Amino acid sequence: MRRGLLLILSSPSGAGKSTLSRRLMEWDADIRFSVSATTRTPRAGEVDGEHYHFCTREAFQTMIAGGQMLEHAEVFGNFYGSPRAPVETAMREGRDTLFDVDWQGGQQIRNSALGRDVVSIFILPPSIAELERRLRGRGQDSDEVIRGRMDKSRDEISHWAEYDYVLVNSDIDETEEKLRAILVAERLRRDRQPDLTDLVRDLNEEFAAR
Ligand SMILES: Nc1ncnc2c1ncn2[C@@H]1O[C@H](COP(=O)(O)OP(=O)(O)OP(=O)(O)O)[C@@H](O)[C@H]1O
Ligand SMILES: Nc1nc2c(ncn2[C@@H]2O[C@H](COP(=O)(O)O)[C@@H](O)[C@H]2O)c(=O)[nH]1
Repeated sequence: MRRGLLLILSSPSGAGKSTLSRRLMEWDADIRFSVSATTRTPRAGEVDGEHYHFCTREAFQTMIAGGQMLEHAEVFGNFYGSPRAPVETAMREGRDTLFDVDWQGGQQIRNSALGRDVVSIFILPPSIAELERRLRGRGQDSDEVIRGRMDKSRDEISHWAEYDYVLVNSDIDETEEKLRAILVAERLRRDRQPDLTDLVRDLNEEFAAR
């Protein structure tokens, strides 16, 4: 039975993870997005259950205590975590799951029992000035929040080498194309294994019968 891949996207805030996730899922509707739980307040236009499961700190702690989180971390003063159950369901169904998580989440998923199915991708901005332009251009966060996120970007970027792939998101169309290519290649690698095992067994049986 085919197992689903766990595709992890990380980057400093504003480098383009959400944009790329949306595009990748438009390209392949079979990919499941891991909807995180968060204690942050919703931005304009964000829908509960679609972009995030918005919850209180108490509800978040209860989920952690109940073992319901595959990973969790404090990011920019709020808690974020990936619910475990939908990921396990998708894997059983052979569907790939896409995570938009920070480096702490990436590390925890990689080190979990599901780690062998992880494909991790780090997105770099072409420059720090462009990163700030994107955060400001998004028009969703206050000046203070943007400054906090810019301050943290150096720390997030310092984890780039822990990832399987690193993409510089200069042109969004080109980055999306590379992301698709990674997914196509990684799916081939996953799907190849059982076929080869069967083929080699057949070859050995053929040798034995000669
Ligand atoms: N290659 C690109 N060129 C120009 N603008 C881009 C590019 N990629 C993304 N953007 C824009 O940059 C802004 C930030 O992108 P996005 O929200 O996808 O970042 P993010 O990494 O998901 O941020 P966060 O971690 O805060 O959720 C958005 O307005 C998006 O349209
Ligand atoms: N470790 C986790 N990090 C997460 C999760 N969901 C989102 N994130 C990261 O938080 C920041 C901020 O996100 P924003 O929506 O407030 O801009 C960003 O780096 C996300 O990747 C999660 O479940 N776990």
